[in-house]
Amino acid sequence: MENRLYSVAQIRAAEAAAAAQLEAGALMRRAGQAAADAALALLGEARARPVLVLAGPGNNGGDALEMAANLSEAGVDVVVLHLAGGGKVSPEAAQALARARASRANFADVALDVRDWALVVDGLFGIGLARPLEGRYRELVTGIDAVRCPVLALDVPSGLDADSGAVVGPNGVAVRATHTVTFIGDKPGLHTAEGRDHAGRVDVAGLGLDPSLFEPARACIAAPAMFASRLAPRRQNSHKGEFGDVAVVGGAHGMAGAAVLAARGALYAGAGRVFAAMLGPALALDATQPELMFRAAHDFEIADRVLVLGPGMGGAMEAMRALGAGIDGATPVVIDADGLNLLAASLDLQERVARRQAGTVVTPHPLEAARLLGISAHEVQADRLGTARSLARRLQAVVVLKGSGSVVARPDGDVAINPTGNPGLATGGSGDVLAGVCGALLAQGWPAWEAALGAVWMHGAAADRLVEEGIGPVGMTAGELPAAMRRVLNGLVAKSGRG
Ligand SMILES: NC(=O)C1=CN([C@@H]2O[C@H](COP(=O)(O)OP(=O)(O)OC[C@H]3O[C@@H](n4cnc5c(N)ncnc54)[C@H](OP(=O)(O)O)[C@@H]3O)[C@@H](O)[C@H]2O)[C@H](O)CC1
Ligand SMILES: [K+]
Repeated sequence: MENRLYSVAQIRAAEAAAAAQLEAGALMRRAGQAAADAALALLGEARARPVLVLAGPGNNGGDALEMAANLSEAGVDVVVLHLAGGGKVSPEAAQALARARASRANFADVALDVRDWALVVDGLFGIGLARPLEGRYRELVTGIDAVRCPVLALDVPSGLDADSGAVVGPNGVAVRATHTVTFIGDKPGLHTAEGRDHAGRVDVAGLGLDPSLFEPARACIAAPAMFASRLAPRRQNSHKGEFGDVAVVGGAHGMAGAAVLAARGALYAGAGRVFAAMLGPALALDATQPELMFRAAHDFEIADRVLVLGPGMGGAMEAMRALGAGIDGATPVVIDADGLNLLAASLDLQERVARRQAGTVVTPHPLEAARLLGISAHEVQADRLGTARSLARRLQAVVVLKGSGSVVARPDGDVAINPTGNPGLATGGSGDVLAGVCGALLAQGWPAWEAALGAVWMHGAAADRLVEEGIGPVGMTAGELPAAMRRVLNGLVAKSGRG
């Protein structure tokens, strides 16, 4: 697994194993050096104004103090705000404090807004955060929102849970960094839920730990390498029958658009033929996409077709029957949107999903996942990796839990967090397009895990391209995604070719 992500427990275990082999304080000195290097890179030539270093009571504060000493030795004007707690201080943090005190860094008790900083460094709390930020800590962290300079978080933005990406506490606060340098190994909470908004750009400083000290990672950041083997260029001598049939089952009365968007997603992702089996009135034609074939769901033959069950499906008995027939079929399926709400209402259907032999991908947003598990959307967001894993295990399916940093999970517990995409995707119909793309990849023979990873990555990358072109994030529409996704897909295919 590339781009590995480690839980706090795994980081602690690796750190303890490494510390046992090294002289006291070595890891903190390395962290302080890596942090100073990151700060110097951010500062560039901007050395005229001072750097504010916030140092907390624990070892995260120790890293910050080491860094402050290094920066001042490099000639940077440093102001340290050290918030010693009342508790026990580790020997290495005490050593770091002594070193910083002996350096040219200024220790001050300043309000954040009194100076025009070149950089603010958050070394308040890292993986030892044990409760919500209150009092002085809360004030400081809220104050950071008002600074206009870059904000560099050490290890984890203070207030953020490194495992889940949730801001700790009801009405909790966390540092909004522009950059995070994270130590020993990367952490899932920096990449999902609130993590992307709070961590900014993430760089990993491994601190020289031997890879053998780590337990196997069960999570990673998704990357095209994970589905590259499926991206073979098409042979000259190919025909549409090789690329499979996708049938979107949905489009109840008044919701035809959802089915059409999913069908377009499937078409642009390369399915051989795309049908829309409509529960409501079957359209004669999509004039802008005449390649799509519309049928009435009640007399449509689903055998041999990959099914996208759910876009605009509604909740009627007829929809339930169509969903059941699709689930009991022998072809790969994607279950999305209303299909998931119907599934949530029937334990019997859930068991039938779990017994399926062919590939199954389910694509809930947090509220749909919550309904499926009988919990609240807040509980889903508080533990996105755990939720996606338990749903994957329960349904014996690949799960895509959508949202910032979509989590793709499989029944054995491995998860990947998707790094592409932006808030432009938070718009009606974008999920329908994703489901259609996923269906098309399944129809082209991709296994469920690769199809889910590929669909989510390319769908997000399409949205990122549209933002680069100025078509979003504000006002980006789902209808613009299929063509942009097609460019991403063909770009990856071209790269995967020989020579
Ligand atoms: N040990 C090493 O050599 C290295 C450590 N690294 C860095 O260390 C941190 C983890 O350090 P740790 O001391 O375990 O934890 P923190 O610094 O994140 O915070 C713990 C202290 O803060 C108190 N605490 C926790 N939550 C709160 C809160 N909400 N409000 C106030 N105080 C809080 C806690 O004390 P309590 O007993 O009161 O709970 C601790 O005093 C890691 O993130 C790295 O940055 C490096 O990896 C290098 C090697
Ligand atoms: K921090």
